[in-house]
Amino acid sequence: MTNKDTYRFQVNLSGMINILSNHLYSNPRVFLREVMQNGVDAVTARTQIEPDHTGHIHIELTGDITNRTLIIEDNGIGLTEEDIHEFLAQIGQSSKRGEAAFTGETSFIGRFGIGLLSCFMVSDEIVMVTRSAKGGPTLEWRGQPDGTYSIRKLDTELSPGTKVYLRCKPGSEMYFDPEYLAEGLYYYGALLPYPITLQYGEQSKVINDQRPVWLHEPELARSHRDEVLDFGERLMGERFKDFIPLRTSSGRTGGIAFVLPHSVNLNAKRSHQVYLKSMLVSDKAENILPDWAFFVKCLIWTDELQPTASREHFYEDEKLQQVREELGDSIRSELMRMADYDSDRLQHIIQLHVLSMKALATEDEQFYRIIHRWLPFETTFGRRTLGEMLKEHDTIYFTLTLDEYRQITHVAAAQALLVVNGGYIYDAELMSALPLVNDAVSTNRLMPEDVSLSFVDLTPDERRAYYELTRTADTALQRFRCQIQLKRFKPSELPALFTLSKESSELRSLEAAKEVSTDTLSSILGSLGSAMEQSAYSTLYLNLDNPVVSKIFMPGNEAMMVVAVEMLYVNALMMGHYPMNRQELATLNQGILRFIELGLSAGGSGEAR
Ligand SMILES: Nc1ncnc2c1ncn2[C@@H]1O[C@H](COP(=O)(O)OP(=O)(O)OP(=O)(O)O)[C@@H](O)[C@H]1O
Repeated sequence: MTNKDTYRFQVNLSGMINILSNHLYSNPRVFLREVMQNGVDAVTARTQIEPDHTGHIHIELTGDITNRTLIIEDNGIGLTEEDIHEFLAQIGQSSKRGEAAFTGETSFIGRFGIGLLSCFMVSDEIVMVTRSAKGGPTLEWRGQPDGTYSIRKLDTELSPGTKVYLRCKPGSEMYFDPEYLAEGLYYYGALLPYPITLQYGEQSKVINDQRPVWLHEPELARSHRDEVLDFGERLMGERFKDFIPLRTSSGRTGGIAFVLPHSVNLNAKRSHQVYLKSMLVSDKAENILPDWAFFVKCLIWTDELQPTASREHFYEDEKLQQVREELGDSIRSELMRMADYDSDRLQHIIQLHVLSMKALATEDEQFYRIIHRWLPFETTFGRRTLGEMLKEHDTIYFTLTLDEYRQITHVAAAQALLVVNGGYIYDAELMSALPLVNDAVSTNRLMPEDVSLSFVDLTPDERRAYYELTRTADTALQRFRCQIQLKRFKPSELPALFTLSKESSELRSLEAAKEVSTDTLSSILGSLGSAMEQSAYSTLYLNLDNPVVSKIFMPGNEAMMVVAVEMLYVNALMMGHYPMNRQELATLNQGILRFIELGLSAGGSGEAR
């Protein structure tokens, strides 16, 4: 070795094939996509120099189950010996990139110069017999997975084009099964522009026999409803009932958004089937539609997006962003069109996919304005659409959280107060924004304290009569930092209502943390908590209209009253789904035992009598 020697990297081809098959491609079946794509690209290249050329791709399966060979033949541009050395023998080299490099526009599907290697996943040798449309002899190229290849001139003079021979390697038999093959070819090539025929024995069939008119004019899909739904079922394996045509302003991306016939989870990942230059490149494209559009599954064809090397995703670039927005616009405008011309259909979609619709309404005021009357919400009167609510109310109250809603739901319902539960995702946001899209309505956030204000106060006489008892009850609940208010309210079946201030809610969480933390942490939490204690009060409203409460507050029941009020307090906590601390749990246990004991002794004395 001298001071400076230059060496060439060696590529370990079998290592590369392993990487491709195990890490780049999701399934060895993609070799079908790669060979079909090479055939289509070769035909495209030939039509660039011979515009009248009629391309086709013929695929033949030969041999019996133990010895199958697949032959993929195209009448495309073919390869000269020079092309072979340059493009076939150099991994990463492609005749299809031209000046455009990896990310530019090209009329070809391929660009990376690695696709052919995927054939080694199913075959131990790739044999290519080719003759260039530019002239020259027929050549046979044999490539091996160890990185060696040979070329030989053949005496026969074939017409220009290429035949690729793949002999099934042990373990790959399923990929050479005639039915599996037909399915795979259809899966990737259903929309390809040149006829693809598959021949097996005597049987020969055209794989992409349907070229629906609406593929290039998605708007026409509306007048071919059944055909579109059949097509969707065949390609996506699911029967849909409705769809929305898609198209970007450039006209270079279009498709069909099939409306899912069932509700979907907000977090469900929705993947779409995307065809790049008519070849299926991905059935898992997730980033091609806006987030709110999780109620559709799409077939999308494009010739303007850049695939990644696995060809199963697209580069997240400005173009993709624009396409995503415009596809979203297609869906949005179709829904808005339905509001005018097909409102039953829109209402059906809203009922099934209310979360998607609400997500979009939070993003788009105009959309919200048009569809708001059909959006349903949970209210103290049951599930109601905004349209139904607006008929009777010009002010709509809503809570911000589920907890607040739980606290007031009984009382609000009993007082015929319509309150929307804003605890579900998007609902509080939509309620706040409602007056912006409908100026005939105002919305107000309701706090549990606001509802309690509509309680009826005791008369001055009653207040005097109950003063001492209320004070005793209040003192009993001091240790829980809860104050008592004796009121009358509806419904009379409701003995107590518990409201929690923001501070006392925070203090409860702090205390819950303190109970399960280490000494040091617990003392820090303790000092934090003591700072809040002053303001952290909850209130237990007791309903004097309730027969049990009025009995508790009868003179002579003082001893039982404290236990009963404590029990009403812990019961109110349970009703509001608040976690209880140790002290409250102990109170609950003691209270239950006390009542059992009382019941037993009352029963016992009954028997004795
Ligand atoms: N059927 C064919 N007819 C003519 N040329 C072919 C054919 N198949 C492959 N080639 C040549 O071999 C080159 C390498 O093919 P390969 O499939 O590996 O990559 P690619 O198609 O260029 O890019 P990608 O990796 O994106 O598919 C091609 O660029 C093309 O020049």
